Amino acid sequence: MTLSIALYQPDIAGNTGTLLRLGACLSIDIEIIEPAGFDLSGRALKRAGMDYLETARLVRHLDLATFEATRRSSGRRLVLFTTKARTSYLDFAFRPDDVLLFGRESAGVPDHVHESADARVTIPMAPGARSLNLALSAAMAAGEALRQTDALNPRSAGGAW
Ligand SMILES: C[S@@+](CC[C@H](N)C(=O)[O-])C[C@H]1O[C@@H](n2cnc3c(N)ncnc32)[C@H](O)[C@@H]1O
Repeated sequence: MTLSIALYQPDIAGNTGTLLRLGACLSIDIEIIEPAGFDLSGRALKRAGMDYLETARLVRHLDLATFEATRRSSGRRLVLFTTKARTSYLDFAFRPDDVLLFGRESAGVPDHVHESADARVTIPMAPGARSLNLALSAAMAAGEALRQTDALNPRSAGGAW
């Protein structure tokens, strides 16, 4: 099983499309916890994801309960990326099958989701900065998790391709 990026009720099609392309290129599943704030078969998503959408590894979950049931049954950890955590993602030891969860662009995740995660980590920012763009934060997170688990190395045993 490989790394997953999970998006909690994403609002902006362009961000999700960008991440579907990332997932297709780096062998990462993109899990969407619905409802999304846009049409998942719409033009904006296709514009951002381009032809990569054909090979994207999209997993759709009807709601949070369905997502959580699937994740728990597979024994994978839920690692929440949030501006409200103290632990830097650089100090966290990722596993190859972790599920990295990101909040919606407008409001992050609700408190109960924050509390139910196995771990909460942050990408340190300059003082006064509010947050990074969703797709960019997920790309930074995936880069670090793949680097730590040697999954970006085509010659390694843990390599994703
Ligand atoms: C645009 S931000 C959400 C901002 C929202 N107003 C809030 O208060 O959470 C969308 C998502 O990107 C991720 N994110 C953005 N900046 C981050 C950071 N510095 N560290 C960790 N996650 C970050 C989080 O998952 C966040 O929920």
